[in-house]
Parts: sequence; C-alpha cells; structure tokens
Amino acid sequence: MEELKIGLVGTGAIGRTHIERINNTLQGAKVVGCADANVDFCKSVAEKYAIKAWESGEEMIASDEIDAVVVTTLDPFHEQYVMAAIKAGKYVFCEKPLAPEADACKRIVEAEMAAGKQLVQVGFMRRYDPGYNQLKKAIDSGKYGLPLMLHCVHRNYDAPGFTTSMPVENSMIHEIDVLRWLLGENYKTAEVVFPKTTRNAEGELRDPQIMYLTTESGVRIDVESFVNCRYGYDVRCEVVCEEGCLNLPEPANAMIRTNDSRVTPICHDWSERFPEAYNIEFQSWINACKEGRVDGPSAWDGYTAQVTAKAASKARDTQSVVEIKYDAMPDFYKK
Ligand SMILES: NC(=O)c1ccc[n+]([C@@H]2O[C@H](COP(=O)([O-])OP(=O)(O)OC[C@H]3O[C@@H](n4cnc5c(N)ncnc54)[C@H](O)[C@@H]3O)[C@@H](O)[C@H]2O)c1
Ligand SMILES: O[C@H]1[C@H](O)[C@@H](O)[C@H](O)[C@@H](O)[C@H]1O
Repeated sequence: MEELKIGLVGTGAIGRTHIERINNTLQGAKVVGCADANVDFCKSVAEKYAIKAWESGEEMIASDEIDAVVVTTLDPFHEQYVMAAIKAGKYVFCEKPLAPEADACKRIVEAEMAAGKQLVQVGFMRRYDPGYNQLKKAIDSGKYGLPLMLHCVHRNYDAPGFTTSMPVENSMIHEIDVLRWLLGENYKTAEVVFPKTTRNAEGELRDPQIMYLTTESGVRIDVESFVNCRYGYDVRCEVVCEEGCLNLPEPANAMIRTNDSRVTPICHDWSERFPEAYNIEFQSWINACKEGRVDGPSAWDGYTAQVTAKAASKARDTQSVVEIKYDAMPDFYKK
C-alpha cells in the first residue's frame, strides 16, 4: 500500500492537531476525509486541509475512499465509530478513553474478537512519551531495586464542562494506563478522596481529587488530579524504588530573567506538553497498519483501564476502598 488513506471523525481540538501532524509532519499516510456532528465546522476544517467533508461518519468509514479510521469525537460517541470501523474491517485509532463505560469497552472487545483480527488501538499516548520511556527503562534495568511507591500529579489549567466522574474517567485514566504499563502489573484496590474544593470548580464538580491505587504486588500509588489549577499543565511522576528515586523529566524550557525575577515557563496544555508522544504514537500506528498489525495499546487495554476507572469511581462515590476484579485476558490479546 502506498499512502494510507485516513478518515477522521471529530474535528474538534485534538482531531485538528492529528490532521495537522498526519498531513504535514508524519510520513506514509494522509487524512483524506473528515466528519463531525457540527457539519458546518467540519466543512471549514476540510477546506483548510483540502480534504473531503462527509455528512455522516458511518458513511465515510464504510466508503472505499478510506483505508483506516481515527476517532476523536467526545467520549460517549467513540463506540459507534469504532464499531463501524470493525464492521468495515478497517484499522481504527480511537482517542482515550475507548468508551466512558466498561460495558461499551467490552462490546468493542467482543466485536473485535468476533471479527477475528485486532483492529483497534487506543490513544494512550504517554506510553510513547520519551520521559515515561526513560522511567520504564530505569525500572526494567533493576538497578534501583523494585518500585515501592509512586507519587503522581496531573493538573490542567481548566476543564470546561467537567463533572465529578471525569477527573478519574477522562483525565487520570492516563495514569491508570501508563502506570500499569510502567509497572507491568494490574491493580488490586482503588480509593478516591476529596480535598477542599476549589472555587474555580463548575457546578457540582469536586476538584481536586486524589486517587490511591495498590497493585497486585503491593506497590502504592497516589495521583493528584486538579483540573482547574489555573496556572498551566503539570504532569509529574516520581517512582520511589528500593535503592533510588526516579522522576519523570519535564520539558526543557529556557529560564528567562525578567521583571526582577527568574522564570521558567511551563506548558499550557496537552498539545504543548506531549507533542513528541503524539507524533511517535501516530507514526508507529501508521507503520503498523501498513504492515497489517496493531502493536500499540489495544481494545483490551482500553477495557482494563475503564474497569479500573469504574472501580475508582465507585470508591469515590461510596468513599470506601474498592477491590478491582478483572476478567482473564483472552488469548486473542496475548502477544
Ligand atoms: N490523548 C490526549 O491527551 C487527549 C487530549 C485531548 C482530548 N483527548 C480525547 O479526544 C477526544 C476529543 O477531545 P477534544 O478535546 O478534541 O474535544 P472537542 O470538544 O474539542 O471536540 C470533539 C468533537 O467531537 C464532535 N462530536 C461530538 N459528538 C459527535 C458525534 N456524535 N459524531 C461526530 N462528531 C461528534 C464535536 O462536534 C467536536 O467537534 C475526547 O475523547 C478526549 O478524551 C485526548
Ligand atoms: O482529554 C484531556 C486529555 O486526555 C489530556 O491529556 C488530559 O490532561 C486532560 O485531563 C483530559 O481532559
């Protein structure tokens, strides 16, 4: 296959950054068509990139003008387009979370298994971030002993429209996935506590929240989510091992002397913090599709992450510690 022809559904904030990277930075693929519930806006995006605007995502996915699909709609609408791609037998990259309900993720897993071939990759891009990869290499080297505790922070400048379930199910789901990948084990229990709520939280949103996870071997993790921190985008991860402490590197920004102070700017949002991770993630997805395989986070990883998130949500709503139960991984997903 020469160039992979991609149809993208969901021309919002991240959808547009993915069109930009695939068409102007990466190699071997082009987004040739797009669709969105907001048809007029979709047309303006299509015009900007000189690609075709479709009125229906499903029709675009079924069409033979498209080889592969990218889904970047809002979370509740991922399932319908992922299912349409599976039905059409096409590779599909779906932004995280795979779906906001564990049952919906399970339906996708079942549909993919019934199709007889892995087609789905989930957008857990932190697995491709050079910083997290440095942590993984250091842990796997064994030089510092076993990881005992992880202290993590995930702060967003703001989060319009967020409800109380979203810090876990939309935001900390990144940590749920990447820490499971980093440590190579599943979780055993979850707990979520509420510190004092910020005056910047909209409506009923409880923000910040702290999620505690324990792994099967007993590693203890705390993740602070503060989605209205009002100073920038801040992602931190410290892994405390038996004989050493590993810290996620922060992006290198020049220190500036100005106005009687020394300032080191930090990122404003995900697009500034993780551009390399998104580029590596997509280049590797494109290459794998062209070689006829999926080698990134699978539908099973998407399902497992949402099972964990739902347990954490239950823990949050009941203010108790909840034990997490996973189904056994089907052979279909074993590498
Ligand atoms: N990996 C990351 O770091 C990262 C970063 C940002 C967003 N995301 C994920 O990407 C997705 C989109 O987020 P966003 O920030 O771009 O949101 P957004 O609101 O900017 O864009 C969402 C788009 O989906 C469209 N849409 C809604 N319902 C639809 C439907 N039924 N059919 C077709 N289109 C529909 C909307 O019109 C909008 O254009 C979310 O799932 C989010 O969790 C991931
Ligand atoms: O959808 C976004 C995205 O996944 C970001 O990476 C995360 O920091 C935000 O909290 C989330 O709302």
